[in-house]
Amino acid sequence: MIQLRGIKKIYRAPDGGIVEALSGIDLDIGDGEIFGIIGLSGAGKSTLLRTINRLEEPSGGQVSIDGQEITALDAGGLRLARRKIGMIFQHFNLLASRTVAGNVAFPLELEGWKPKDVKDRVAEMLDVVELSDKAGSYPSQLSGGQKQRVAIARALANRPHVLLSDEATSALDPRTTKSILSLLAGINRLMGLTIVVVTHEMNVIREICSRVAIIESGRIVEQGTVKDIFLNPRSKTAREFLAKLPRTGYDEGAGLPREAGKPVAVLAFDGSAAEAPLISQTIKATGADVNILAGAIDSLYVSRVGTLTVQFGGAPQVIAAAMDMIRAHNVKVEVIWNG
Ligand SMILES: Nc1ncnc2c1ncn2[C@@H]1O[C@H](COP(=O)(O)OP(=O)(O)OP(=O)(O)O)[C@@H](O)[C@H]1O
Repeated sequence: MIQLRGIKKIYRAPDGGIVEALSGIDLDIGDGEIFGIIGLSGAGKSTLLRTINRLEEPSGGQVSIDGQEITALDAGGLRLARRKIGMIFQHFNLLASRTVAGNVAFPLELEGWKPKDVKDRVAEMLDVVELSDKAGSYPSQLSGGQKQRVAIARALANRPHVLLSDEATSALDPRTTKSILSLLAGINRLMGLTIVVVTHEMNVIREICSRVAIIESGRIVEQGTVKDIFLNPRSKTAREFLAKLPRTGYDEGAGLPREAGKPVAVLAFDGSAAEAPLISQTIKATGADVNILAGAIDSLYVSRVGTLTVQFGGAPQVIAAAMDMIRAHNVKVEVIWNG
């Protein structure tokens, strides 16, 4: 379990001014969880992530991992604690002068592993990331996705309990991003590793996270299960991120038909309701017109959620009855236009 309490970070600018990058962050991340931290550029995501292993020294607050207070450790204690915390970065941070195998071996050599154990563990890790055939290649001979696989193998070589991922897929194309995310999800299942993912892309959260915190100007403005955030985003930032996904339903009415007496609503439902032929039942039972304008089903890491944007037609009491019937099936009805 990772616990952050009242984490603050103040940077001092060269001109003497100060930047409050983190303004008191409280967060609990469970064992074996893939937890996402999402925010716009400059929100403080990377700073927050880097306080967990004290790559960035917090100006205030406490970080604990498995009951050990990381923020109370001296340099020697911190060095030991960091063995249990792997990290991967946007630009991979591989050693150009070392081969793939040499990169994965590096942290083990630093820890004084025996050469034979290093060799075995490197072979095992390259197998996990499916790069056994590249053991003798140099980073410059690899694609971005392959470089990130090497970085993952290196980060996990000495069996950490926690993996911190700082925009690890931001430099990769969508297909490679998917393959790296599915590798991380597989490793999470295989090794029970806790993964903390910093990203500015909601699709990363959708693909692998079970819970997410949304950070804005150094504060958490919303957190919850990914399913909750998809079904019921409360903060403006969450809504903006959802609107950027290649899906519809949270566009706040832009470009939708605006006809008097025909309200437009977004229906948000979870996996079970998504299976029911609710719309046709509602039309039959109430006599309302329900015109589907757009729809999307999101497959989340742990479940599925969907949204439908619909236009209602009919007498006002008929429309009200149709909305009530839909709500009675645990579907959220958010009217986004009513004129
Ligand atoms: N070393 C530093 N010195 C001064 N200010 C800094 C430093 N590092 C970060 N900041 C400032 O702290 C704030 C948070 O930065 P941070 O890099 O954590 O944001 P971020 O959400 O990760 O953004 P991005 O997605 O662009 O990396 C920003 O205002 C940034 O300019």
